[in-house]
Amino acid sequence: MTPQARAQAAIEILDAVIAAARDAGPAADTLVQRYFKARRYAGAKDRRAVRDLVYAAIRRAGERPESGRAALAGLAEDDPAVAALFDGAPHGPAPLSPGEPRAPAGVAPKWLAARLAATLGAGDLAALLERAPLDLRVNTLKATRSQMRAAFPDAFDTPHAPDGLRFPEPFAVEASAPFLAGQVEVQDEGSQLLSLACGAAPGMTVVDLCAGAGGKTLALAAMMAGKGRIIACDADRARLARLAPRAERAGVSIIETRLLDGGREAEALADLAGAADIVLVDAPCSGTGTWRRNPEARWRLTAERLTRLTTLQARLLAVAARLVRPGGALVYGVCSLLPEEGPAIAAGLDWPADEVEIGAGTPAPPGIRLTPSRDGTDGFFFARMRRPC
Ligand SMILES: C[S@@+](CC[C@H](N)C(=O)[O-])C[C@H]1O[C@@H](n2cnc3c(N)ncnc32)[C@H](O)[C@@H]1O
Repeated sequence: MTPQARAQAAIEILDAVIAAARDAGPAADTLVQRYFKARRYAGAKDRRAVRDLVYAAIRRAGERPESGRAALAGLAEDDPAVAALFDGAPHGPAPLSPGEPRAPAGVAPKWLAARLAATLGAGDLAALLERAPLDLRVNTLKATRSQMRAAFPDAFDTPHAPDGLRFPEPFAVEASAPFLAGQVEVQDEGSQLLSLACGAAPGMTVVDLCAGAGGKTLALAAMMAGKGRIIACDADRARLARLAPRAERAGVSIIETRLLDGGREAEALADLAGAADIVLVDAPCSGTGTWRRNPEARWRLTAERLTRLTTLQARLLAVAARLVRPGGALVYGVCSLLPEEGPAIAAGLDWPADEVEIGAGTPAPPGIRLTPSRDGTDGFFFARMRRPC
């Protein structure tokens, strides 16, 4: 592909990303993959160059642009090399005209930036859009961190999580022998720290209420040395189905899965009332803390969607509280830095908060906050609250 044809491809993918953000469609990564699946002629270098253009244009535009061409034209304002691609060459974009729309630069939609600014400084906000490193969690049921450091010579230890390895550049870790042998999992250091904050130990009964495909469930199982009981729940059948093969690869046999019906969670969990040593609520959220990986997520969020999410979060917290035994703990977490999804929801539970010793984070009572700028992780809020005896 010529550089101009790559620019045109980026515009077409950006059009799809913008439509998907508006209509709750697939993630940008999926759309990039789909585009190239239908265009086998594009080589690895073309794919990388187009992908880089797409993500640079997404990162730069705080508000959802009106078109892919406007998004790339915005990028052209900052980058003369991109501007030069609008030269009318065959298969490339038509030249830019003076009056045509160019997406303005920004970190987030105005309404959202204003809410984030309540707790974050300008530097913290900008860091939400930096490129994230690739983090792995060593599965201590199968390997040690020093063994895995030897297996991956480019890796270095994550600064805070004791079982984490970090790579400055992404690579195809899923094809590596340690991954296939279940010795490592891909997991951001912030997620590792949230799992650690649960304080799970061998022999415990743990409910992971929003387990998804089980990233944190597997971390909890490793902390429990494969002994005890984990009930991994989710309302999304497809996500939950991805847990079993991962658990098998990781050598974990203490996980039961339970598919929940949204709105009827308490009934499906009635047998566990007051029985859990720990309940983790890794709640569905706006994902403002994960913009480093999904920068287009900031084009998806609306004030109405945020209200729906906070209502669901408060409801799931109440469902979870009923499962905790006296003296047990409820850990509430979100990968969001919006106060209304974090501290405001957790404070709705009138239980004392534990001090969580993880060597990272900033106090955000009743819990702590992790930020990309200060902690080098995705953005998270989490709190561990103890049910009075
Ligand atoms: C932040 S994600 C969980 C990520 C997961 N814990 C991990 O570590 O990979 C939130 C999850 O909540 C699930 N969810 C949404 N509504 C739910 C409900 N009513 N009950 C339980 N889970 C729900 C979503 O399907 C999603 O998988």
